[in-house]
Amino acid sequence: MQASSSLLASPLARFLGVLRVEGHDGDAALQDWVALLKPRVISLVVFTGLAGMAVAPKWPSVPVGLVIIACICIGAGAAGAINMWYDRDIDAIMKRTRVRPVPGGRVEPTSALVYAVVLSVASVVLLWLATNLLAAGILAFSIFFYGVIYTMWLKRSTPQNIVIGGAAGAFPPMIGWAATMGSLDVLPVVMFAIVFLWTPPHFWSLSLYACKDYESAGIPMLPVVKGARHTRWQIVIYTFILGAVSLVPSVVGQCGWFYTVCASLLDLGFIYYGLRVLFDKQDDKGNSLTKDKPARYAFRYSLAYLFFLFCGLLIDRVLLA
Ligand code: HEM
Ligand SMILES: CC(C)=CCC/C(C)=C/CC/C(C)=C/COP(=O)(O)OP(=O)(O)O
Repeated sequence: MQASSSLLASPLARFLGVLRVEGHDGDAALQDWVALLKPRVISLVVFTGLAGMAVAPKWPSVPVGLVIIACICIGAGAAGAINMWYDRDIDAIMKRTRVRPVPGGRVEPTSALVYAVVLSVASVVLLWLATNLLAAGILAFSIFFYGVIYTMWLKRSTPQNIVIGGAAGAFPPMIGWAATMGSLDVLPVVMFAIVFLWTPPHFWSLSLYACKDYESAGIPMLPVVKGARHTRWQIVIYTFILGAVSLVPSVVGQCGWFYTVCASLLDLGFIYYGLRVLFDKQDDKGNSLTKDKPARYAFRYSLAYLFFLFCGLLIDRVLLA
């Protein structure tokens, strides 16, 4: 088993080695340029954009649909690259992020910035040419919101950083819908609200066990400023609010029984994982005595929650309509 995986790994490693870019970014390989786009995070961002596009009453042609998805992917990735360029000082301090291409010294900061700006502009212009100004405008605003408002301002100045900044990651369903329809409606706005309210329990679960990193980098994340106990309560409160808002599509007649069942089950799951975080074994300051096991489960569950919730919506509106 080990032998066969190393057989597979070595051609791949050689292929990536061939693609090394020489010059100032002498040590940068293709994987570093890809890593600047935060590919794992944006995979789910792009999926929410795809969901926004697919649940709209009208579908684009296949080539236009592919361009829409590519533009959301490139735009979201470019925003991630702006974040990695600007945050290179704090990323160099945090264990989780110090190996990233810029603090790792494999990509020059200026190259990362040029790359991010070129991709941002290209994604917005291409989306405008392929679809309409509304979709391109929302994409441009989300890139600005994540790259500038969240990264350069909110992240370093308030523990509510990710609540407000979370709006950036919530726009893709609206972009997908607007690109197809040329306008907005109740459903894409509710999808925005779902991702917006999902972001705090998603991130605060992670921040409970990454708190030391953020503290050492001087970032005022909620557990750093208000402590673990306060953060645990906030996670539970947001899972309840999210649960209520996730059922709005059913209440306003935008979907049927299938979504309602999926959402209800997923909500119960999120509340369960949130309560496990709340009742984790703690010291008198609310710090975990279990290496934050429940918070790690809640973070992982948050990813599954959003993916399956939007799968439920897609199945309900596309296959069962
Ligand atoms: C302000 C809003 C958000 C913050 C602060 C945040 C923060 C984070 C952080 C710090 C990680 C760990 C990633 C890493 O180690 O590089 C993460 C992982 C992740 N986030 Fe978020 N997130 C936010 C919004 C979103 C949104 C809107 C989505 C998708 C819709 C998303 C999807 C993901 C995914 C899929 C992962 C797992 C990546 C992996 O497997 O490595 N996040 N998030
Ligand atoms: C369409 C569009 C522009 C969408 C933007 C999507 C997007 C990338 C949302 C933010 C998700 C994210 C990785 C936040 C990380 O926060 P952080 O930067 O504080 O985390 P870090 O500590 O890992 O750098």
